[in-house]
Amino acid sequence: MTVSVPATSANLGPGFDSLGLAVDLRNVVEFHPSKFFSVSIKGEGENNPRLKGNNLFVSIFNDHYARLTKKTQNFKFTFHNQIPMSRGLGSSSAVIVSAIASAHEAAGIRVSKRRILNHALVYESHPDNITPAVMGGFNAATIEKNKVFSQRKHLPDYLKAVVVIPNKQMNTSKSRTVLPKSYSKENAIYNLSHTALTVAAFFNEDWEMLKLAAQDRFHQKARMKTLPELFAVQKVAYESGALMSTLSGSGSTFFSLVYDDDASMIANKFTQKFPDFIVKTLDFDNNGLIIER
Ligand SMILES: Nc1ncnc2c1ncn2[C@@H]1O[C@H](COP(=O)(O)OP(=O)(O)O)[C@@H](O)[C@H]1O
Ligand SMILES: N[C@@H](CCOP(=O)(O)O)C(=O)O
Repeated sequence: MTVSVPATSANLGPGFDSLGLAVDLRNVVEFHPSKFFSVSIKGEGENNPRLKGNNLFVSIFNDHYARLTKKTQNFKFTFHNQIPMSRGLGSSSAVIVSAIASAHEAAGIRVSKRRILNHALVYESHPDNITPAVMGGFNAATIEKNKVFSQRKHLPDYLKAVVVIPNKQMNTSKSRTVLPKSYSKENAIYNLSHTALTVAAFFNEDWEMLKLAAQDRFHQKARMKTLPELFAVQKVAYESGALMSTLSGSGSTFFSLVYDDDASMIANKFTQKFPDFIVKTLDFDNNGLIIER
């Protein structure tokens, strides 16, 4: 059995805890019942012995497998990880979604994506990563009565994501503690209106509107101050013609949405100006969670 989940870029500027999209960078897990439990990790985390023991995927998988089957069973897990951890590309969401989907698959229980999404909400209180991780594409999401309600837009293949990934981890839950506890009416209205315009621009495919729409007063500045080079990344992005350029999730990755014709020029600019950072040009993902039986 094989399950894969894409990386995600959440917030997208003003859409704090609500907007997110998926990119073609995936974590893949292969697993089958085995006499003995074993974990093999390739890619991100392969040199991290902690992940062999205290593994978020394994603990969530085991909880759901036991709930679904009322029994325990050893499995052999082989992880092929492409999503860097604690870099604002939704690695924790990818693991949560993958573990829940894999447990249902291992238990032989077919379940809808929507149901997997609502299970994932138990582990991650904000829906802006888990929703695109499950559904793919661009998503606007909210929570009512412990359920995710969302709308999805397919992203065209003439757009690309150029992500700049610093070698600095930013733990999401920790970085949420430095955000303001409240916002002025002016700033609340600013983010409300810019989020609405960002969503409308995505659904109307008015990509030129995104530069103005995708601006934030809730979270980006406070987080970017912990790595000031990110202000320079955003400046270079817009000077080079990016359609939008925002902190990816809680960071440290910076996400830029560009026309595919501009992607290599913009990526090269980033590589030249920020040689210590990893730069990746990615297709958008419209599939989300994939289960291969
Ligand atoms: N491939 C993985 N396997 C196991 N656990 C993972 C994996 N990727 C992420 N995690 C868990 O998620 C944590 C990172 O979560 P978080 O800080 O929210 O990062 P991100 O911004 O990537 O979502 C890691 O410290 C680890 O506990
Ligand atoms: N809305 C969340 C998004 C976190 O995304 P991640 O990829 O950093 O986990 C937040 O801004 O805290």
